[in-house]
Amino acid sequence: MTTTKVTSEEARSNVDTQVAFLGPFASYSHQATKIAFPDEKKWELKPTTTIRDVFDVVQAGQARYGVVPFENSTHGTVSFTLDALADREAKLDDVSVCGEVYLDVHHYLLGRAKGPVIGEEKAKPWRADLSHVKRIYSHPQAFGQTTKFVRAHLSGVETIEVSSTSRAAEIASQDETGESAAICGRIAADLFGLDVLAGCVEDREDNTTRFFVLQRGPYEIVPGREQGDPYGGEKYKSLVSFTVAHSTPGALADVLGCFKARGLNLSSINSVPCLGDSEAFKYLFFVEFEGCEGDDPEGRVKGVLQDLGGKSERWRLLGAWRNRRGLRKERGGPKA
Ligand SMILES: O=C(O)C(=O)C[C@]1(C(=O)O)C=C[C@@H](O)C=C1
Repeated sequence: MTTTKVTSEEARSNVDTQVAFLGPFASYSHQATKIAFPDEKKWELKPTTTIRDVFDVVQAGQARYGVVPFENSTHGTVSFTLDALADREAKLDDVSVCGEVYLDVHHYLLGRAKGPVIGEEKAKPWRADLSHVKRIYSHPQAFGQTTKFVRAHLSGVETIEVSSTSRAAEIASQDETGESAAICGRIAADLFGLDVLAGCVEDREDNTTRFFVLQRGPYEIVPGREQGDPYGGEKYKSLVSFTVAHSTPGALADVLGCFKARGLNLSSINSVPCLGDSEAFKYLFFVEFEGCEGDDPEGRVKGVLQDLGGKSERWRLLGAWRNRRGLRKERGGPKA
C-alpha cells in the first residue's frame, strides 16, 4: 500500500480553494455555491451538515469561503443564518459577508412512484398518485414555501423537518416502502435515485432565495464596475448589526434616521433576541443598506458608521459586497 504525505503547506493551499456549503450535494445551497464559484477546476466544494457549520468552518480557517441562505422571497429570513450572524457568544468574530447570490427556487416532491403522472410537466403544479405517501421530509424553509401544495394534496401527512432539502431526499431514498417523500430540488432525483411525484410545488412562481458568501477576515471589496454587469440600483451593499437602549423612546428611530439623513437606501431590516443576562425581550437589529465604505466618494457610508458609534450601544459591520440584484434575469440564472 502506498501512502501520500500531505505537507502542511499543501493542506493550507487546499483550504485556500475550498468553499463550504449546506449539504449534502444537490441542496439549493450547492446550486448557489456553483453560481458563485463556477470554475470546477479551481474550487473544491465542501458540504457541511448545518448552516452553523458553514460559519464555524470559515471562522476556523478550514475553508476560504462559505455560502449560506439569507432570505427567501416567499418565506422570509433564514433564522439559522441570522442566529449565526448575531454571534451572541462572540465565536465568529472573523467571519464577514463578501458576496451574494440570487437563486430561482422551484421545489419538487420526490419519492417512489406507484401510479402514472397526472398531467404534463408544463402544468403547474403537476403530480402523480400520492396516496401511498405517509411522511414528507424537508428543510423548514422549503415547507414554508410549499404550504398550498401540501395542504391541498398531502393534508394529514406527517411533515418532518431535517437539516436540508437534499438530506430530505437522501432519507426518502433509504425508505424502500415508498412511504417517504421529500420536498427538494429536481436534481436530487438523479443523485438519490428517486422519482418525481410532483413538480413546481412552490406557493409562488417567483420564489427566490438570496444567499450570502462568507469569508474569514475583512471582506475584499474591489471598487469599480465589472465590465458588462447590468447592476440594478447601487453597486454595493453593506450589513451592520447593533443594539439600542431599550428604555429610551425613539432610540431605534434615531439610528434609522441616520441612514435617511445620509441618503442611504435600506435593502433589508431584521431583528433577533439578544439572549444576554437580564435581556429578555431585548433585540439585536440588522440593517442592510446600499453603498459601501470602499466606494464612498461622498463619505456617506463612513458618516453613517460614525453615527452608529454615537447612537447605538454596540454595533458591528458584518460585511460589504457587490449588489447582484438584477443580474439573475439578464443572465437567466439556472433553475435549481
Ligand atoms: O435545504 C436546502 O437545500 C438549502 O440549501 C437551505 C434552503 C434555506 O434555508 O433557505 C435554501 C434555499 C431554499 O429556500 C430552501 C432551503
